[in-house]
Amino acid sequence: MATDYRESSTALLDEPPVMDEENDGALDRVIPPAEDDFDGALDATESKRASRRREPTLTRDLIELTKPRIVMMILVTTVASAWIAMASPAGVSLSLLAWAVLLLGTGLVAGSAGAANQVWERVIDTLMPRTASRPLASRRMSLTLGVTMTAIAGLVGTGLLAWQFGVLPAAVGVATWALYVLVYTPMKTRTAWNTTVGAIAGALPVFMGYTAAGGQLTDLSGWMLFGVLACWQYPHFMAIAWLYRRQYAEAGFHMTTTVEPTGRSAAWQSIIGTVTLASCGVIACLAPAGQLILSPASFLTSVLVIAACWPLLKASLRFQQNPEDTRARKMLRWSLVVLPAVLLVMTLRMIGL
Ligand code: HEM
Ligand SMILES: CC(C)=CCC/C(C)=C/CC/C(C)=C/COP(=O)(O)OP(=O)(O)O
Repeated sequence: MATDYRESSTALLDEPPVMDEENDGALDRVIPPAEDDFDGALDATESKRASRRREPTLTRDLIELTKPRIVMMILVTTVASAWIAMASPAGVSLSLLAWAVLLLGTGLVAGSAGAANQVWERVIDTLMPRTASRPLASRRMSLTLGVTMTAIAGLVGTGLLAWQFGVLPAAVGVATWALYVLVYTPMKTRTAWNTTVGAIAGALPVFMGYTAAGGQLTDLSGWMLFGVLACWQYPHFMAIAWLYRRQYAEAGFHMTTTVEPTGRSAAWQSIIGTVTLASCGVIACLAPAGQLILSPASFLTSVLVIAACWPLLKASLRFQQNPEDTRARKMLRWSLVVLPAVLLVMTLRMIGL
C-alpha cells in the first residue's frame, strides 16, 4: 500500500498539517501561522505518522505512483456515469466483461496520469513534506521505472478501452491525461487558475464511463454529471489548499490560498462550488432524460441532493466566517462523503426511481 500519499492524506484529515520550521519568519509575513498549530499537536502528529509508516516495498511504491485514492474515487464516478448512461435513450447494457474492462482501462489511464504527474514533479515534490517521500521524489524508484510504468499503464489502459468500447471513451481518456499532465501540472507553479483546469481534467472521466455505456456527448445528464464533478472539486481542493498553504507557498506553487492568504477567496469558491454542484444534481433529477418532469420522484431526489450537499455548504459557510484549519478539515471530510452520496442519488433517479 502507498506510504506517503495515504499517510499524508490520513494525517490531513485527522490532524493539523505539519509545518516546516525553516523560513517560518519570512513566511509568517505572508501567511500567518495556523491557529491550531501548536507544538504538542505537531509532536503527536509526528509520532502517529511514524507508528503508521510501513516499510516501502516495490509493490507499495508502484501503487503509490498511481495516486491510488484519486484513482479509486475516479472509478466510483465511472461506475455512476456508466450506470446513468445505460438508462439514457441510446444506452447499452454492459456485460460483466465490459464492466471489468471499463474499470481496468480507466484505472490504468488514471493511474498513468498520476504517475506522469509524479515524474514531472519529482524535484518540486521534494520541497513539500506532504510529497517528499513519494517513490520518485525520494529516489526509491528510478526515473526509468517511473516513466516505463507510466507508459505501460497509459498504453494498455487506452488499448483496452478502445478495444472494448471504440474510439470515443479511449479518446476522452487520452484528452484527460494530456490536460492533467501537460497543461494542469505546469500551470501549478504559474497561476492559481490551475484549479479550474484541474477541475475540468478531474471531471472529464465521467464521459469515459458515460460514452462507454452508449451515452451521447449531447445528453443533458452527461453534462450535469460533469458539472457535479467539476464543481465538487472547489470545496474539495480549497480545503486542501488552505491546510497545506504554507507548504504550497514554500515550494512555489500558485494556489488560491497562497496568492490570497486570508482564505476569503477560497471560502467563496467553496460556497459557490457547492451551490453549483447541488444545482447540477437537482437539474439532473428534474430532467433525467433531458425534459423537465415534475413528479414525486423528481421532487424526492432533488431534496435528497440538496440534503446531501447541505453539510458541505454549512462547512464552507463556517469556513467563510472564520477561515481556520479545523473548519477546513471538516470541509475536506464532507467533500469526500458528499460526492458519492450525490452520485448515488443521481444514479437512482436516472435508473428510474
Ligand atoms: C482541482 C482538482 C483537484 C486537486 C487540486 C486535488 C488535490 C488533492 C490533494 C492535494 C489531495 C491530498 C493528498 C494528500 O493529502 O497528500 C487530495 C485528496 C484526495 N482527492 Fe483530490 N484533488 C482534485 C480533484 C480530485 C478528483 C477529481 C478526485 C476524484 C474524483 C479526487 C479524489 C481525492 C481523494 C479520494 C482524496 C483522498 C483523501 C484521502 O486520502 O483520504 N480529487 N486531492
Ligand atoms: C482517466 C484519467 C486520465 C484520469 C485522470 C484523473 C485526474 C486528471 C484527476 C485530477 C485530479 C487532480 C487535479 C488531482 C490533483 O493533482 P495534484 O498534482 O495537484 O496533486 P499533488 O499535489 O498531490 O501531486
